[in-house]
Amino acid sequence: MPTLAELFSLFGQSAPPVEVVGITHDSRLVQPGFVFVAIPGVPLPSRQPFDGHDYIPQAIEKGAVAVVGMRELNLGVPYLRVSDARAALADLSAAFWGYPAQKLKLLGVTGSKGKTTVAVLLHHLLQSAAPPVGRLSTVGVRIGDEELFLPGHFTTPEAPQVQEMLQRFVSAGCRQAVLEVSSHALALERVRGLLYEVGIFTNLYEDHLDLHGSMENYFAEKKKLLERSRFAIVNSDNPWTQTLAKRPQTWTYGAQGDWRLQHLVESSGGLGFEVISPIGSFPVRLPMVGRFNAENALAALAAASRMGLSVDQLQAGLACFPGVPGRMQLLQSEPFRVVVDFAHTGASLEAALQTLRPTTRNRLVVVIGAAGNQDPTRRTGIGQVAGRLADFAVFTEEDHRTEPLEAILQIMARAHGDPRRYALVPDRREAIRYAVWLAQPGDTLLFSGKGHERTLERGTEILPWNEIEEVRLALEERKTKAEI
Ligand SMILES: CC(=O)N[C@H]1[C@@H](OP(=O)(O)OP(=O)(O)OC[C@H]2O[C@@H](n3ccc(=O)[nH]c3=O)[C@H](O)[C@@H]2O)O[C@H](CO)[C@@H](O)[C@@H]1O[C@H](C)C(=O)N[C@@H](C)C(=O)N[C@H](CCC(=O)O)C(=O)O
Repeated sequence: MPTLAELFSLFGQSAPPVEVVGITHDSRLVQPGFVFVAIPGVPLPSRQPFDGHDYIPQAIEKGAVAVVGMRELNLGVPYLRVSDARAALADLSAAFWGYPAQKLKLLGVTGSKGKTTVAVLLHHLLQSAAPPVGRLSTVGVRIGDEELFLPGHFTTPEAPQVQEMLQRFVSAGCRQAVLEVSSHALALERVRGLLYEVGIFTNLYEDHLDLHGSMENYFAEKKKLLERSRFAIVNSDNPWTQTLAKRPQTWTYGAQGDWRLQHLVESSGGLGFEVISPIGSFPVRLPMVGRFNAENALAALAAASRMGLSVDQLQAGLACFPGVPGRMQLLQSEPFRVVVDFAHTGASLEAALQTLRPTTRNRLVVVIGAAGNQDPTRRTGIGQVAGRLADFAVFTEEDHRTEPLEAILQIMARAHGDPRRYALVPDRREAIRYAVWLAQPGDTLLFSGKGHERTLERGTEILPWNEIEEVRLALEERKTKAEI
């Protein structure tokens, strides 16, 4: 572990050679021996930011050995004044963890849509060919086959966590790591100092304008990923990303791209298509739901090929892809299809049901709830969409928190409108079993809303939850009982 003297010397400041045991920007996480970096929060229309400088006394009380900040201050512990505290947080974190990125080939994925799928798929391809490979993404951290969930719901966490994870990848023997990089991460210096072997930019759509102010600023932040990449892979179909196609050291993917596809066939078991690429043409099978995933697969294939994977390795890796945790994740396709998804609004449920309908041979059944202490119009939206697009709906709990569950279920039921085609099963575990026992050959069961989340908020309790595990258990139970 570096000393305070070593860390402060990066900024040309002397300090005593005391041992530093951690770096954080959050006073609540300070432990004895930590350096606390005080950051002024980002003002957003929706929230009043905090200012880390207000929490310096708390950090010192908890044992911080030094403080970094942006104001002129006189403290009882060594203090480093910097002009950009977020940049300093990233630089200090990288130094504290021994610059782990230098020992890894990084592959960064950014874009408004599809980046989680591309990152998870790319990690799977690389991991199948040359394990272990690290992954940092919205759906959790992967160190080879080991899964880790960080606190908070970040796509890309703050710099201390990013650097710590990179160090864990290195310690576990990884030589490559896939990072899902959000525009927040690029704008707020969470990934400062990282250089990528390959950078993928999937597309740009209107989003996060509260932080970025304009599409031009949003694009400029995302583009930074490619500026820090030796090789770029960009979508040729999106109006924003296609402007980057002419860069040197770039492959495009999409309808007119260097990587494109033809003869796409979608069945209940997934997708099949032919890839046309600079490394040749070859057929692939991908056990994923949704035609749009063929395009995500092209991006991942291009990046994996750039890292040296052969056509055989690409085909084999794609064919055994277990899916993105909790995102249209296909758990089985026969005798009835089972899909777990995160859709928890009327609009996202509509998209999920429309995606599943064409490949559903029999009934389309959805199990879904609506959260409490949140926008109540969601309940109506979900109920209406389920009534219109599913053959049968099981309405159940979904983080109702302190609101009465029965009232939420009644609103969804009323919005649905046809009591012959829905059931109310308040306990989510029971609702899952109910649907599994209801299923007939050719049906599709969609378990929607929880996806990869690991908690279920019931009243004031926060229970551990794993939707995929629960659904698998129910399937197992039905299979065992059917065999008896
Ligand atoms: C806009 C944005 O990204 N904000 C992030 C930013 O907030 P902020 O700078 O305004 O910080 P703040 O909460 O006002 O606090 C200021 C400072 O005081 C500190 N503090 C605060 C309270 C306290 O008791 N003690 C203390 O030390 C905080 O740790 C922080 O360092 O820094 C905070 C501390 O790291 C983050 O928690 C916060 O993420 C917020 C919660 C968030 O929701 N971010 C999401 C939107 C996000 O980052 N999303 C992206 C993109 C997702 C996507 O692709 O769609 C992601 O990568 O996940």
